Formats: sequence, structure tokens, C-alpha cells
Amino acid sequence: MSAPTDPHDDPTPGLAAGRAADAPDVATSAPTGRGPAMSRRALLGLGGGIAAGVAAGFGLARATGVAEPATAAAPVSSGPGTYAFTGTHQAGIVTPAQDRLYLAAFDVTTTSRDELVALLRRWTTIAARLTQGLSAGPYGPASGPYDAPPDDTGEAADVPPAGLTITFGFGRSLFVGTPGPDGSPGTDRFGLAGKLPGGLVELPHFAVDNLEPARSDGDLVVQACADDPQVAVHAIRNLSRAAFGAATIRWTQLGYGRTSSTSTSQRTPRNLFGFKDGTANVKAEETDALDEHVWVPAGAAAQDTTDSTWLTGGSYLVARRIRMRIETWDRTSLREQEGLVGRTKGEGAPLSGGQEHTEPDFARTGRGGAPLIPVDSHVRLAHPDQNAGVRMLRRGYNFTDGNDSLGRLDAGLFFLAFVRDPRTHYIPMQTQLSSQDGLMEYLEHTGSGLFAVPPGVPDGSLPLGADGTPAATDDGPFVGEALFA
Ligand SMILES: C=CC1=C(C)c2cc3[nH]c(cc4nc(cc5[nH]c(cc1n2)c(C)c5CCC(=O)O)C(CCC(=O)O)=C4C)c(C)c3C=C
Ligand SMILES: [Fe+2]
Repeated sequence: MSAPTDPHDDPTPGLAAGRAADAPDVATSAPTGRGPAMSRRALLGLGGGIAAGVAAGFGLARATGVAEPATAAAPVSSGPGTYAFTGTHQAGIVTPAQDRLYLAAFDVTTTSRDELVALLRRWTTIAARLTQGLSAGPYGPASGPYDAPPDDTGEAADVPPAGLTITFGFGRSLFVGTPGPDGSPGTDRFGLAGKLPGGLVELPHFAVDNLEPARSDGDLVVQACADDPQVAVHAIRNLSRAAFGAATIRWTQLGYGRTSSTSTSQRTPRNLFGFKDGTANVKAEETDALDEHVWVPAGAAAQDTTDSTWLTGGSYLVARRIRMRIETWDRTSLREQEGLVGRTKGEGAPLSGGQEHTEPDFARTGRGGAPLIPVDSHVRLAHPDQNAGVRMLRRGYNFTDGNDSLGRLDAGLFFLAFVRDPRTHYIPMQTQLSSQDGLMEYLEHTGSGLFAVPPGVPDGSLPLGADGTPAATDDGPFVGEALFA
């Protein structure tokens, strides 16, 4: 290759700056969990600074053939369209639910605890960068040593951060391995069995389960949410790439169209049955309810026979791929549909009367003394009154994965919920729904995962490189670090 005439030998800023310079003019509506908003001008200035630094580093690398980090730029915290990566809790839980999801469960392939820790460190740095609109590595997709693969795959180079959040979790098999078909115990590959949190149980079989192993479980989970599907896919792709040699993808799920609101400022979206979904969800503004139903309290570890203090301030993520029998539903009368849900299809109001956010009155009866909200309706059976006061933070997505051999859509709801303990906040409710909810006739659960979600990486703790952006080190903090202490 002729070096002097090759355009790559003129390391101009642009892509090397990462995606920060491409952020939108105004901050997106993102009222919580954000660092100070920056104007585009400020960000462009910052991006230019980073670009100059990276370009300088690039020149050095090209001359010497050694990958040198970029130099001199102001620190990056967050900008328009971004949510802070660090904090007490991981982002992507109470963060206003974005429109798109790409979730991946991984099997850890290395048996080395040190390599697992190194992977989590790499993932932490990359996630901190991507969520701030930067490239996965310091050079970006079109810069860096010419004879090495770029440190970012590039498909999100020209789009804004789109509110990307990346949330990590640990499956039961990471702690105790996978039991054999004969019920023999799995292998504790990483010396973590003594840290298994009590809520990370094997979920029981529920009546509507038709689970596919290839869509279930996993040692690790990464949930990427954004308002642009390409940004979410880019995140998982680059994290998966960084996992090479240590973990492989077991299953993934793409979701379009959120089926919940996690902030009172958000419009209630609709699921594929055409009903408003997320009306009675736990919202970010309900801090007492979050403490009661979503975050693992300090006292939880005392109930465990293991040492699970590392999960304090974290949560559990329940993931269920629920196929919906769309074609059958579409031939069902409006009366039947509303009776099965327990709410009106138009406004989402309870059948006992009022508007969308009116509390349901389950005692109210109509003609013949029958309850206006049927006894086998979904909202009655999922309501806290029927579930020992339990609530959950739902954060699911619609999915459509082609069709089956009979021409029926393989579509449904990828149910995601964050709870403080699945033993009290998921299993009893799912058991009740599976056996009594009229809606179940239209549902089939085809995938399942349960993950412990550690608390966030503390603010201000991540090491920064010479260019002021999160940089990889051998000893920096990482998501779930307390688990390995
Ligand atoms: C085990 C938990 C739940 C599963 C699984 C689940 C599946 C599921 N839900 C709908 C549609 C709606 N759900 C609604 C409310 C609602 N659902 C759950 C739990 C599960 N849903 C709860 C806890 C609630 C809130 C109950 C309350 O406090 O009133 C609603 C009504 C609107 C709303 O409040 O969100 C709809 C509609 C589908 C289609 C589905 C599986 C595919
Ligand atoms: Fe529901």
C-alpha cells in the first residue's frame, strides 16, 4: 500500500473523535440520571479537542507502529442524549425506557477467574465510553494502527448516542454452573458459589412454559437500550467482540417499541394486543416504591446463608420471551379482549370506570352482580391487592422474529422486570397468572432468564486516559467488582 497517497495516512479528526461530535443540537428529554447537559457547541469543541489528541496519538502510532493513547483533551462526563454510566444503581433500570432494545446472554468460556475479571473490566470501560457517545476504543473505527483491526466497528459513527444505556447482570450458572441432565450439581468454575444471592434461584416450571434452552439462561447478561436500534446493536456487537476468548453469545433478543413507562413524563405505549401497557408500572419518581420493590436492601444479605452483600443496591432482572397468539387474538371480540385485560382498549381505563390512571375498583359489580373487572382478568390477578402488595418495575419490549411454518407471526412481548427478590416479587405472581389469567390462552413463554444485577460503578471512580475519556487499565473498578472481593 502506498503510504503517501493513502487517505488513511492523513489522520483527520472526524471519526477518530468518537461519536461525541455528532450529538444532537438539543438535549433529548431525559429528566433523570443524567450528568450536566452540554450544548452542541461545547461538545463539538470537546470533540475537536479529543480529535486533535487522538490525531496526535495516531501520528505517533503510525510513525512507530505502536498503538499510543491519544493525548490532551478536556474530561468527558456526559453530553446531549446521554445518561451517566456511573452512579449508585446501574443505568437502564429507572432510566426512562428507551424505544429499542438489544439484549444478549453470554456463556463464559474461560475457566480463569482472572480472565473473567479482565472481561468485566473491558466491558466496563467500553460501556462507559459508548454510553457517552464515544467510540469503543480510543482510536475509533477509522483511525489507529493501520495493520490492526479498528477498535470500534463503526456502524454508529455518524449517529447520536440516542440515550444508550448498558446494564450488566449475572446468571445463577456463573456461581454454581449448570446441573447435569441427571440432576447432578454443576461446577463452581470461579469460586463464586459462596456468593450466590438467595434470590438467584432456578425458576420453577410454570403452566404456560414451552421454554427453548437456546433462548434461556446464561452466565452473563447485557441489556442495551437506546432510541436508535443501530446504537443498541452496535453496543452489543462491540461488547461481544471484546469478549472474544472469554465468553460467547448464548442468545439474543431484539426489541422494538417499549411496552412500559418508567417515568411519569412518558406516554404509555401499547403492546401487540393493542392495549396500553405500563400504566400502573413502578416509576422512577416513586422512590419509596423503588426501595420497597426494586432495589436489594442491605438487610437482604443477612437472610442468605451465603455472602451476598455485593448485591446490596442492585436488583434482579427477570427476562421472559412471551410469544403472543396474535392471529387468534385478532379474531376475538373487543368485549372479550377488554374482559381478558380488565381495562378498556382505547384509553386503558379500568373496566370499573374512570380514566387511565384511576385505581381499579375490583368490588364494583354490574348487571347480574358480576364484577366489572372479571375475576380471571390480567390486571386483577397482577394487581398488588392480589399479590401481597407486591409491585415490579416492568421494562419490556415488543418483538417480531419472522413467522413459523404455518405463516403465523413469531411475535410477542419480551417481558423484562426488575425486582428486589424474584421469590417474593415474581414467582408467586407468575404462578397465579399461569393458572388463572384468561390471557394465558393467548400466550406461550418460549424463553427465560433470571439475573442478579449488581449496583452501579461509583461516580468519579473510572480511570481516564490522557484524552480525558474512560480508558482501559489492569486495575480499574468494574461492574460487579464487590462480587470478586
Ligand atoms: C408476572 C408478571 C407479568 C407478566 C408475565 C405479564 C405479561 C403480560 N402483561 C400484558 C399486558 C398488560 N399487563 C398489564 C399490567 C400488569 N402486568 C403485570 C405483570 C405481568 N404481566 C403487572 C404487575 C401489571 C400491573 C398491575 C397493576 O398494578 O394494576 C396491563 C395493564 C396496564 C398496565 O398497568 O401496565 C396490560 C395491558 C401482556 C400482553 C403480557 C404478556 C404477553
Ligand atoms: Fe402484564
